Amino acid sequence: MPTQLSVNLNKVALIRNARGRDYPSVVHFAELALSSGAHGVTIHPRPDQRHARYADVAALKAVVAAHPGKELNIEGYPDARFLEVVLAARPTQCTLVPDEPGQLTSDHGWDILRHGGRLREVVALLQEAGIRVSLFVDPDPAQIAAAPATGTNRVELYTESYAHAYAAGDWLAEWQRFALAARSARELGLGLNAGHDLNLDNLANFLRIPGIAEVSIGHALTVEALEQGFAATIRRYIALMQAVDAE
Ligand SMILES: CC(=O)[C@@H](O)[C@H](O)COP(=O)(O)O
Ligand SMILES: NCC(=O)COP(=O)(O)O
Repeated sequence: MPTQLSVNLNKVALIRNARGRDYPSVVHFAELALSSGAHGVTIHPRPDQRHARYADVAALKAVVAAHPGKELNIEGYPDARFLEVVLAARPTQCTLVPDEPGQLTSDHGWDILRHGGRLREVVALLQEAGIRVSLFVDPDPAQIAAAPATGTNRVELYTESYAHAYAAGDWLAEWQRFALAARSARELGLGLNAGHDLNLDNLANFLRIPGIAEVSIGHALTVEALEQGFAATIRRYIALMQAVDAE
C-alpha cells in the first residue's frame, strides 16, 4: 500500500493563537489539506495548548467525517485530560508520545521496556473505543521488540536523527538504522508510521525504506508552504497598491 500523508496542523494553530481569533482557521486548513490529496490530518495538543487545543479535536473530527476514507490522528501524552478528549472524539488513530508537560517539541520515543504495563492499559482503553493506536518510538530494536506486548497496532519511528543526518549530508548510517528498525517492526506484525522533521528534501530518500504506512509532517510543511507562497503573495500586494496608485 502506498505511504499516506497526514498533515500536522500544529503550526497553523500556533499562528491562529497569536491573535486570539479563528484566523488562520485550523478547520479551513484541514479542509485544504484533505481536498489537496492528503490522506489525513494530525494535531498534537500539549497540556499548555500553545498550538493545537483540545477543542480542535472535535472540530477536526467533524471535518474528517465529511471526507469518507480520510483519517484523523491525535498525538499526545496519555494524561487524564488527553484521554478524555480522545475517547470522546474517537479519532481514527491516536499516537501516544512520551512528552513532558512543558516540552518544546517531541524529542524521544517511549521506553516501552519500562512503561509497557501502563501502555498496555491505555492501548486497550483506546482500542475498546475503536481507535487504532500507534506508539512513538526511537529506531531501537529492543524497544520495537517490546511493542507487541502492549497490543499496539503500529509504531511511529521518531525521525529527527535521520532528518538531522540528512541535512548534514551524512545520512546513510542513520538511514540504515531506520531501515533495520522498520524491518523489525514489520517482522513483528506492527504497522509502521514515521514522523518528525521530515520535509521535501529528506522524504523521498526516507521512503525507500519499505513498508511505511503513514508519514505525519507539519513543521517543515508549513515553512515550505510559506516559502513557496511568500514571494507570490508580496507580488499581489505590490500589484494591488500600484493599481490603486494608478487610479
Ligand atoms: C510526535 C511528533 O513528532 C510531532 O507531534 C511533533 O512533535 C510535532 O509537534 P510540535 O508541532 O509541537 O513540535
Ligand atoms: N508525528 C510527527 C508529526 O506529526 C509532525 O512532526 P513535524 O513535521 O512537525 O516535525
